[in-house]
Formats: sequence, structure tokens, C-alpha cells
Amino acid sequence: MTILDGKALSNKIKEEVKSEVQDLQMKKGITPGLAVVLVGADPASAAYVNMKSKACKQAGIYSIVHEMPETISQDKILEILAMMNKNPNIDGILVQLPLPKHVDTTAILEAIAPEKDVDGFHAYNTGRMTLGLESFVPATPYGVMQLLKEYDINPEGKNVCVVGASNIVGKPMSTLLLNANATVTTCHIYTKNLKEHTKNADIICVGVGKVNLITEDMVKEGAIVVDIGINRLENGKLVGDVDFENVSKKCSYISPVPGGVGPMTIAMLLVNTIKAAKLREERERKLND
Ligand SMILES: Nc1nc(=O)c2c([nH]1)NC[C@@H]1CN(c3ccc(C(=O)N[C@@H](CCC(=O)O)C(=O)O)cc3)C=[N+]21
Repeated sequence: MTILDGKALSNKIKEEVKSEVQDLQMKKGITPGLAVVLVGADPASAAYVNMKSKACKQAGIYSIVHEMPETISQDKILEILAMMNKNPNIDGILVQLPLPKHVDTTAILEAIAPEKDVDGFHAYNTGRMTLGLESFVPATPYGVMQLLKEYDINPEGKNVCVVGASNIVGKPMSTLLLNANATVTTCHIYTKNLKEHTKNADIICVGVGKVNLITEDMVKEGAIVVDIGINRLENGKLVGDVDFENVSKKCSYISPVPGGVGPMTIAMLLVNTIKAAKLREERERKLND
């Protein structure tokens, strides 16, 4: 059994991003910039946002966090996004999810300029990604694809079971795997017999938020298991959706939590941010020609 070491790969990618940022500064005179919008005071969200800013700083990416109270109106958030869309120092905009209940998440995500949508959550980028066209790809499933690649795991022709069908993880995960020529089964809360599907899979990608959802009896011998779940136990310990101790004995590769997909998410956000900066520079150059 081999551990899919997302921590190690993310460090490698972050180093590459850092040197690319230096290159962009030297050769093109631009500094990539990321704006993060944080609404409310959820400690988990605040912690993620901190990790993102820290990673930006280490890579030489300019970042600002725009914090807003829980009670802020949807219109006010839209107003701030409109300003960020126009701000030439901001290449990427990320609205930390989840948003408070009174806010329409789709309306907010659709208000981000598609060329600054480094989360890849806008319908424009979702559509382009689905068509296999150049687009921003959501950082978590993008990170999973990079992690598989690093270990020479090619999903082509494999039976892949994606468990979870959220707009930010499961759906884009299934799309990327389908585009990589996998035979994809997407399972969700309405799935009748989950085990029937997971047991048949060469690769299982699970991101649901349920402790021990995937147990060893649900996994084929030698399968590859990617754990995208995040669960905080009462004792403060962070675990995924997979019963790691028992499942790891049965599979060929498994990603741990922590140290698996999580760090890859941050690394791919940085990759998307410098991509946005490069695209901006190209657009500006064309205009000046
Ligand atoms: N607009 C938006 N974009 C996101 O990408 C987004 C979001 N909203 N909302 C919340 C989720 C969650 N997310 C994670 C990022 C890093 C780790 C990560 O680095 N985890 C570490 C552990 C960190 C710890 O110890 O808490 C690990 O798994 O090793 C996890 C989860 C990004 N998200």
C-alpha cells in the first residue's frame, strides 16, 4: 500500500508557483493578486482563509482578505465583488463557502468575473470545463487529478466511483474523471446500495463529510482510495470519510486526512491565481499591440 502524499506534492507545486511568481515579476513586471471574501465568523472558514493567505504570502502572491459580518446583505456583497472585478491589482477572487443562509450562493458566484474566478465555480467555467475547454478548474478535484498523476495513476478505462455530488467537489470530480476517459459512477444521498458501486470500483473518490462512510467491506482488493472528506472529531482530531486503518490494508493507494487532498486544494488555488495573472497580462499585451 502506498500513501498518496498530498502534503509532499503540494510543497513541490508551491515551490514551482513561487519561482513562477518571481519570473512573472522579473520578466513581465506583474505580481499576481488574490482577494478572499470571508463572510461571518465561522472558525473553520477563518482557519482555511488563514491557510490560503499564508500560502499566498509564501509564494509571493499579493493577497487581501475582505471580512464581512454574518449579517451583511447580499447586495452589499455584490457591490464589493463588482469593485473587485474592476480592481486591476486583483487577478483572482474567492468567496469562501459556505455563505450565510440569507445569501444566494449561486447569485454570488455568478457575480465574480469569469476571468477572475480562481475557484472555477462560475457557470461559465463549469461549462467550459465540462466541454473539456480551457477553464479554471475547482481546486479540490484539480488537486486530486494532480495527485493521481504524480503516482502515475491514469483513470482512463478504469471504473471510478465518486461518492458525493456537491457542486464544488463531487460534480467537478466526476467531470474531470469522465474527461480523463474513466467510467464514472457518481453516488449521492439517493443512491440505494452504495457498497454495490464502491465494491466494483478501481478508484474511489469520496467527499461527503461522514466519518467512516467507507469501510473495508466496501472496497475491492487493490483499489485506489482518495479521501476528500473533512470531519473534525470531538477530540479535535481531523479525519476523512474513509476508515483509514482498515481500508488501507486492502488498497494499493490511499490518500490520508490530513496530508492528502487538503494541502493540494491550497496548492491548486495558487496555480489558478498565477494562471489568472498570466491571462490578464496576455490580454493587456494584445490590447497594446
Ligand atoms: N470558495 C471556497 N473554495 C474552497 O476551496 C473552499 C471553500 N470555499 N470552503 C471550504 C473548503 C475546504 N477547503 C480546504 C482547504 C484546505 C484544506 C487543508 O489544507 N487541510 C489540511 C489540514 C488542515 C487542518 O489541520 O485543519 C489537510 O487535510 O492536511 C482543507 C480544506 C477549501 N475549501
